[in-house]
Amino acid sequence: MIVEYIRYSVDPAEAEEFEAAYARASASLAAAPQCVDYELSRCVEEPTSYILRIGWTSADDHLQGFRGGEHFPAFFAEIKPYVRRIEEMRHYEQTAVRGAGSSVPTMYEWAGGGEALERLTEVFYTNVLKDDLLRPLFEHMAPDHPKWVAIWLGEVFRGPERYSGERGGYHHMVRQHLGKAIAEPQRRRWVALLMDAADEVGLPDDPEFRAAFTSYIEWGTRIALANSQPDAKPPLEAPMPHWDWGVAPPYVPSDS
Ligand code: HEM
Repeated sequence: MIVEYIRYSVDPAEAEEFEAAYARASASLAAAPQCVDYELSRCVEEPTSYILRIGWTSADDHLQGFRGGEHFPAFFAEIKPYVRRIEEMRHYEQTAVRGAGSSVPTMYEWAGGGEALERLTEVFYTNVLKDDLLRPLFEHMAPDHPKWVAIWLGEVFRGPERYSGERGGYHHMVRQHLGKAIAEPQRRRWVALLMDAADEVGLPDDPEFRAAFTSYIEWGTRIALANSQPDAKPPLEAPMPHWDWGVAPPYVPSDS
């Protein structure tokens, strides 16, 4: 992705109409397949200064694709009166320095940290061994298997990177599933028993947490099943997956 920054200095009398024009023009950005995202910000200290940030799939996609494409005429018709107000219009490459702050708790923190995940897997694997469908797969598992799965989950949910640091990361985990020939009814039962265990140990049951948690479990179990088939040849090296809240971050009411 390439980021285009356009800095405007608009006349105070024009500011309201400038924002309204961009609100209309944004429909063309939203419809453009070359546009990743966009955002218009107004300067607090100097409210007539604006910065428009547009993420493009590439500079060529912007300059040739968008400007030569079907959405540009409607876009340009809206913003044309403000072209003379542009002070900077350039493309920027993203560097490796980027990330998110801690304004939203990680799923690891929200779950209750490593202790909560260890309680979860202890109860879960106790029940797995009582289950006729799953017992054959797990009856020879090592005693510390529940602990390592808890540590894996912790790292996935943005907790400490312990599975990578102490156990061998993705490479070690993926090899545990090879050749196990997990069947779909076993995958389903695994998911169902994990959700029961989540209730039993009192993992947070707010809709946002459970939706994000279940989404990872659904994804992960489908991958485990696929990788476990006799003819599967999954990559043996890959980055650790990480899971965040997705479209519904936790609901934290404001104090007001
Ligand atoms: C989100 C889904 C899953 C995750 C995160 C996961 C995670 C793991 C991890 C981290 C290990 C290695 C633990 C260690 O380092 O000792 C492992 C092993 C294993 N997993 Fe999974 N797994 C998932 C789904 C499944 C499913 C659906 C099944 C079968 C129904 C399954 C069966 C096994 C078995 C049989 C082992 C080896 C156990 C042993 O003998 O020690 N896994 N899994």
